[in-house]
Amino acid sequence: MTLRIAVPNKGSLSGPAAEMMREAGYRQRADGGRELVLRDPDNDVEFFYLRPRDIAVYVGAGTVDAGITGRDLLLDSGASAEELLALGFGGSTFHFAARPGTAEKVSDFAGLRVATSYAGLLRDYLAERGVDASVVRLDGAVETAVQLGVADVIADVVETGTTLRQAGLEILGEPILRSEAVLIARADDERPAAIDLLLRRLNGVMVARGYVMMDYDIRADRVDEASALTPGLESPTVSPLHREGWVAVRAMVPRADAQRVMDDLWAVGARAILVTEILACRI
Ligand SMILES: Nc1ncnc2c1ncn2[C@@H]1O[C@H](COP(=O)(O)OP(=O)(O)OP(=O)(O)O)[C@@H](O)[C@H]1O
Ligand SMILES: O=P(O)(O)OC[C@H]1O[C@H](OP(=O)(O)OP(=O)(O)O)[C@H](O)[C@@H]1O
Ligand SMILES: [Mg+2]
Repeated sequence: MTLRIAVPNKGSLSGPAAEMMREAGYRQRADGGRELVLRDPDNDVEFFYLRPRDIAVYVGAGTVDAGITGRDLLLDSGASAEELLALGFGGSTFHFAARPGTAEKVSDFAGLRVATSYAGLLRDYLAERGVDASVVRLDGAVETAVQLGVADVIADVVETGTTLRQAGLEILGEPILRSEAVLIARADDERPAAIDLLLRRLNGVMVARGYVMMDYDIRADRVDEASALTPGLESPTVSPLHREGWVAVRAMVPRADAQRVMDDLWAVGARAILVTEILACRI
């Protein structure tokens, strides 16, 4: 049966989600494309381009099998969908903010009005902490709610903090949630094999993006020291070299650590240290 996958049609998740699907070998709309449905017969998949806020609802209802949305939107929806994989883009932090002096912490919110476009998420958060504040649900531009007198506090996505500053607001208390784009599927279902395949493909993209391949030569008597620096995902590959007493080592290394690991390898005597891209993988 054809797998139905929902992808954000607009907003900050839309471009990176399509790019990730493309990297995982799926057909996607051309850049700037406006189709709402796209068939990928080679992979037996049908893509539905939907508002990210609606994707968890469709997945929870079982009308699509899987989707990409934000963790915050998934939690806000209350849909019976679960996060299968965090995708490493669309990161955001959800904060309370208010004019200086309004309150110091969440427990001071009793009797206050909190404006947000994530009312479900916020109600759960306040209820878990036993805070009796009223939630004002807005569609966007939430920062203006205080100035316009409909709320005392806001709860919204903060990226650079520019919008908050312009509205004369300050972050208040601890972050409510750290979010990023996630792959979701219906909760408690026996997962179809086709979703496991999608999950493996996207996981392969995550690993290819996050790791590089490192090769180097080292004297055999120092291979344990060097291997400790490059443990790989399971264990490094060690092969004999024609040159007596030397071995070649190959291991995956987190991309962000590559330069530091090369310095440390050099210091223990490794030479001919090479870093190459991983184009795709199944781990
Ligand atoms: N700077 C940001 N502003 C809003 N949402 C962001 C931001 N960065 C990441 N996100 C994430 O994007 C998702 C919201 O996407 P959505 O398309 O609804 O809003 P958007 O990207 O602000 O687009 P728009 O408001 O223009 O429709 C959430 O998961 C949110 O955490
Ligand atoms: O901290 P900053 O870098 O200023 O970014 C955060 C702002 O960006 C988003 O708004 P968006 O532009 O998506 O408008 P919206 O509220 O209408 O969704 C978000 O809702 C905040 O308002
Ligand atoms: Mg927005």
